[in-house]
Amino acid sequence: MQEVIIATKNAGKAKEFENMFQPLGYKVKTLLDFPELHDVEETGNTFEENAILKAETISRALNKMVIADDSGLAIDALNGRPGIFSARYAGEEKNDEANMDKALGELQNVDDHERQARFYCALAVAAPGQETFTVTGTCEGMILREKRGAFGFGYDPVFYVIEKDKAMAELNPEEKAQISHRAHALRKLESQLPILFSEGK
Ligand SMILES: O=c1nc[nH]c2c1ncn2[C@H]1C[C@H](O)[C@@H](COP(=O)(O)OP(=O)(O)OP(=O)(O)O)O1
Ligand SMILES: [Mg+2]
Repeated sequence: MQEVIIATKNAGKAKEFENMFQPLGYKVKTLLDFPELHDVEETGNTFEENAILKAETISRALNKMVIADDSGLAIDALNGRPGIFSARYAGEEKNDEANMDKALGELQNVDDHERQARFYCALAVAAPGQETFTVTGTCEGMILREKRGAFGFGYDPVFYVIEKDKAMAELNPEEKAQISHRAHALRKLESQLPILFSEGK
């Protein structure tokens, strides 16, 4: 089975990529399989820039084709925050519960109909001697007033998916893989995978 390397240390993302790539016939490896590699500093100003930074750094270190995911939540009433700072919104230790609590607190006085938000995902593909490229996906929703559900990771318990009338964390992995920002981005990449691999990356 072909192996795809995803430059992430996030176990929630890793699981989703495994589930999404398996039916396509690819086995997923992540940075959790390469503990010797350091975290890449996310110094970019956009999801795309940070995805490129992660993909290119790890591709160079392994001399292989690597895909990286930079993603996050943009809340309209907070002028797009936490955005690219989603993982560290409540502090450097990247605590999902604290991140959600911070966002919920800031939205306490925001009306139900003004709680629009969307998840963004940028995927970058970097390979030795090739031009890096990105694809993106989004998922529209609203921020709930309290956490709901136990599936998923990150901000899923506070993100209401309109088309499903459920919190993202109430969707099982198969349901989330139909509608998520990550799934939408990956769909744009899917058809190119055989070509990328046949080019010997
Ligand atoms: O489907 C999602 N459902 C809920 N929350 C999500 C999702 N997708 C991204 N998120 C949140 C989690 C984290 O707060 C931030 C990603 O930050 P981001 O830097 O891309 O990932 P990370 O630092 O956890 O791992 P890594 O950089 O090693 O891939 O957005
Ligand atoms: Mg990160």
